[in-house]
Amino acid sequence: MAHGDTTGPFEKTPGWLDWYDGPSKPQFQLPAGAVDAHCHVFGPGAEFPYAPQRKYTPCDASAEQLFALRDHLGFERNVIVQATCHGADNSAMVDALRRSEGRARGVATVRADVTEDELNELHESGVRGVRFNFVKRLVDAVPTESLATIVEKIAPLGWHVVIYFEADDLPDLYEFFSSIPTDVVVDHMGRPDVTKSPDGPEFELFLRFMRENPNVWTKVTCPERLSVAGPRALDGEQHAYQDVVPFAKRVVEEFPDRVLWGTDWPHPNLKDHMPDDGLLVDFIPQIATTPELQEKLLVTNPGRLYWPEGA
Ligand SMILES: O=C(O)c1cc(C(=O)O)oc(=O)c1
Repeated sequence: MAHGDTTGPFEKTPGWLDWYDGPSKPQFQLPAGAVDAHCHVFGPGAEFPYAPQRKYTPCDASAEQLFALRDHLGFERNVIVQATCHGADNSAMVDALRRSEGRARGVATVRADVTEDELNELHESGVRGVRFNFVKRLVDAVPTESLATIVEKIAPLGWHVVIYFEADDLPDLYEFFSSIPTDVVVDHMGRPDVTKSPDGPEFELFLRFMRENPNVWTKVTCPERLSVAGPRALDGEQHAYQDVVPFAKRVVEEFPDRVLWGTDWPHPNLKDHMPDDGLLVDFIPQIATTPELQEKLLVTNPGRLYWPEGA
């Protein structure tokens, strides 16, 4: 499973867990047209160098490897989200979009001084959103004035804003997030602490945020990241990550038209284990328990956001 200590000319962060080679075939049959709406490419570093300001150096994870996983799991399309190890240099992600033959859309990271021409070029390659990251271990903070400038620039293109933050930070960010006029997509359910109750004040604030802002969507992703009690999606486990289920299931059932699902391959910065992506797909029917909910989560909703013109 280890892919070596180096990644092109770069040395991986000590303790880095590589993505899982040889994932199983999911038992859960994905509906036709299913979209993996949250995944990344890393490098390869020799071709697309990692950013000087990065907080981690991953193993390589190329577009070809991502598309092989897509086909193996039974997805038809991907949404490739710019990974923080590439900073605001979107070239690896854009290269992957161009190779996908229309089967991938992208979410970019841009700076406030991005030009209209640069945005148009990103749009033409398949980018449909920008990502704002508030997770301190991943990025240095960007002032909200700069983020507001970016929103003004991307709104005319019909793009949305993806936000990644920790549950603890939602109270401070609530007002800014609620002021964003475009669609907003929350990464990984706002990272709830699943040792707390899904009925408690922390998760209730997140649910309130979604209720009060009908333009806010969320990815019900990353049980492998959020789980504390497991069991892990390894060795054929069909009931993995039980502690995450009540959180994700509640969101899917209350907001069936505003949820997305993705693998998060190649799973940056996991510390405990690397999941078998086939078993991760088998997690889906635990949180979207009917064919109708599964169709919305995997096909209709990502289609509306990323392929509104039709597949
Ligand atoms: O929790 C993380 O470490 C993480 C990192 C990144 C990234 O570096 O872009 O993206 C994610 O979706 C999750």
